[in-house]
Amino acid sequence: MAIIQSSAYEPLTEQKATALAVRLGLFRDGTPLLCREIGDGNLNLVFHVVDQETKQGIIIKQALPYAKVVGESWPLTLKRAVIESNALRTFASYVPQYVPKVYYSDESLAITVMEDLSYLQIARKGLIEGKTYPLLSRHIGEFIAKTAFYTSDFGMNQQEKKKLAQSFVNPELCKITEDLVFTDPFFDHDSNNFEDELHLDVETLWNDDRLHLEAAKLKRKFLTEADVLLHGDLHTGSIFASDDETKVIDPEFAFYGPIGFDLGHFIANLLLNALSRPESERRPLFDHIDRTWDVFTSVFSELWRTESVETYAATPGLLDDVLRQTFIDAIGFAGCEVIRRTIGLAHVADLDGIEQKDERLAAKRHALRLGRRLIVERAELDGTEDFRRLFVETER
Ligand SMILES: Nc1ncnc2c1ncn2[C@@H]1O[C@H](COP(=O)(O)OP(=O)(O)O)[C@@H](O)[C@H]1O
Ligand SMILES: CSC[C@H]1O[C@H](OP(=O)(O)O)[C@H](O)[C@@H]1O
Repeated sequence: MAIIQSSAYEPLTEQKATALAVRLGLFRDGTPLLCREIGDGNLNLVFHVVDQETKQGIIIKQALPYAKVVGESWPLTLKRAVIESNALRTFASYVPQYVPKVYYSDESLAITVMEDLSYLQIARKGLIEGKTYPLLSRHIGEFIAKTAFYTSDFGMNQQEKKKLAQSFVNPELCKITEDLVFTDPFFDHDSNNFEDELHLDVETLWNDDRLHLEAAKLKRKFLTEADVLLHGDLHTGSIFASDDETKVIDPEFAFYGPIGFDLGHFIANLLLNALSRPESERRPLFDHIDRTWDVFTSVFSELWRTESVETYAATPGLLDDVLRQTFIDAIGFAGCEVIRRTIGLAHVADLDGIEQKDERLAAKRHALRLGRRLIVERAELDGTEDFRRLFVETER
């Protein structure tokens, strides 16, 4: 690959992204290239550059110095691009099959050049279309188990872990989650966004002291527990999938946090999809929740038993305690994600895309009841079958 001088930051255009791809030597000389900006996320630019003859492509993702969804009034660190490329590389060292290859990154331009995954589909889109992705939960359960174990004090040298954690200190992106997931939706805050018809339901949440206490405990965990390297925003819009393959993208929120967080986020987004479906079509989502947890626990337990670097790993009862606490936390984090995707700043197409207003409002009220119970009753759930029970009990 060609070595290029790193340049001062400027937002790329389609033309400049093409020129960069050529300078990087990622395409044959003189080949006709087509570039389109395809970013549909909340934060960044994403350029798809394709060789018109071979149809081979690459992706150039660039951070903007602000949050795209809001505009320049919300400045945001460009460092998130470095976090993202480093997280993809770190994950690739444990689970290369589940992340795009990173070809190049440049801190000053805030870019990550990576494998083009457009032969797959964003899982959220596919799930909304009714696809089931039979291997999705097996793959994500393994992705979370391996990345969590190998970046923890049980899976790597404990001094190296502290250095790795330092390199993933990500205060600005964590603050977004602290505000948008754990705080604003539970108070009357300007960033919230919901239909007028939901006002009474939302006010009930804002006045719920028990819910506030439990959400506060979960936020405290997120703020204080530097347990494992997390993706930090593992929703179904950050996953490309097909029937055989799964790839996780967009880890710009990566940081060292509580082990149950990615699990909770993923489970929440399966629940959000289930909330948008008629009863007869929900089963694949609950099966995915069961399998995510089963695969996570079996892979994580096997690694703990066979590869742990910590003397206490063999202490009877410790692994069970870690798994139980992880389960409880994941349920609580899932509840926060379900609530914030319903009434907070950043919504999901699963719920917002329900065309009939009455059905959409009913699904959102259901989401609020379900999210609340996941948070306040999380320690009482015995296993993943309880997700089904709570889902049914909160339907009306
Ligand atoms: N490696 C990739 N291959 C193909 N398309 C991609 C790739 N990465 C991102 N995209 C496209 O760009 C969109 C936004 O990417 P994402 O990383 O989620 O951005 P943001 O950080 O702004 O949320 C994705 O939904 C997908 O359509
Ligand atoms: C202003 S950021 C809102 C929201 O967007 C992020 O998601 P994504 O980058 O996948 O679009 C993240 O979930 C933030 O909470």
